[in-house]
Amino acid sequence: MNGDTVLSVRDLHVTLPGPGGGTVPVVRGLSFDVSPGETLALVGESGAGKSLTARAVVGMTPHGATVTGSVRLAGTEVVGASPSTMRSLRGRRVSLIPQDALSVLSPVHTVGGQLVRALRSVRRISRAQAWERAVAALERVGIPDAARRARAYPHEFSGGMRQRAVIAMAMVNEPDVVFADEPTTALDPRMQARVLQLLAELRAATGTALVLVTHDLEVVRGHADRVLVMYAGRHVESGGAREVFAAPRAPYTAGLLASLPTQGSEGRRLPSIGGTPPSPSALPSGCAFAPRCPLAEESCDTVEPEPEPATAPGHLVSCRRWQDLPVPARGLFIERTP
Ligand SMILES: Nc1ncnc2c1ncn2[C@@H]1O[C@H](COP(=O)(O)OP(=O)(O)OP(=O)(O)O)[C@@H](O)[C@H]1O
Repeated sequence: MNGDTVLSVRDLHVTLPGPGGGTVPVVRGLSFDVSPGETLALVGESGAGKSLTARAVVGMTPHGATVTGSVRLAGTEVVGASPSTMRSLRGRRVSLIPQDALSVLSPVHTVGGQLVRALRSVRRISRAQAWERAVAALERVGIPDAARRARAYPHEFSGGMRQRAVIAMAMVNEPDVVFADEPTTALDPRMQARVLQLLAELRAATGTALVLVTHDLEVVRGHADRVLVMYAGRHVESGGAREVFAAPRAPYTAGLLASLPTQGSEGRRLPSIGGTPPSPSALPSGCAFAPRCPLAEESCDTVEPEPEPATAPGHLVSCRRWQDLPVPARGLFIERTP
């Protein structure tokens, strides 16, 4: 790790076993860095490989998955690390709030007891000290009457409180980086806003970096410092959230943004990207987005683009035609809406 990076991912590939003994590439040569205390949003449609990227970083890929490339977490290489190395990194250096967040909580132990166990798995502290910290962690996520509630079982919590308890579990050891995989999908809009606000507050209080994994660009608007857009397991575009939102350079990002509601769009049909992402087992040759891309030219069908610097510092785009993308690009997608 160098001073301004807590996580460094280079040329990450994840493949899963496919039918008939073959393999299916689901993450394909992804590279990115996470700086201390920043919020990075990992964005893309369902199946883009976002969750498997998060799982590769925490060493929790599904059985049979192959991970290659490099994932350096606080100076330690994760790819190929032993289970004991991964146990020592999880919780202390990195943690994951998974998509099925509530499965994190065991139904047979009290919430406080589970936090105590998480705390004592990474540091030598007495049970009493750990209990104190567990109660403080519940207070920090806004659980009222935390000292009493710590003695309750998850089923005695409301849905919203369980969600908060899961966040407390992920944050209790103040890891360098927390991956929150679709932390708001199952929540109503009011709750979504509260959870994002809570994650932002905890990040500010602890200095933990946050990677928000989401298919919903609306969720990241106003919550992310940087954005990394993925498509079919690959990098599409990354950079400062403000720059990417204001002037996306990849047609795919522009299409995602065009489909977001804006002021004055009420009651009007929003543009959308036609078609659906390819299955990882049947990827087209060349750029995987080309079959849906209004700007694609012949060479896009044969050459897979690599990230290259775009206009703003730190802004990378993987598209051979990024310089030809009109500004604004909404019109490209309105025309294609059937
Ligand atoms: N355990 C698994 N077994 C087989 N295939 C899987 C498994 N997990 C993910 N996949 C496949 O890998 C690809 C990438 O999945 P991943 O969950 O990383 O996508 P995602 O971008 O997070 O989308 P979503 O938001 O739908 O989870 C998808 O095609 C998915 O079907």
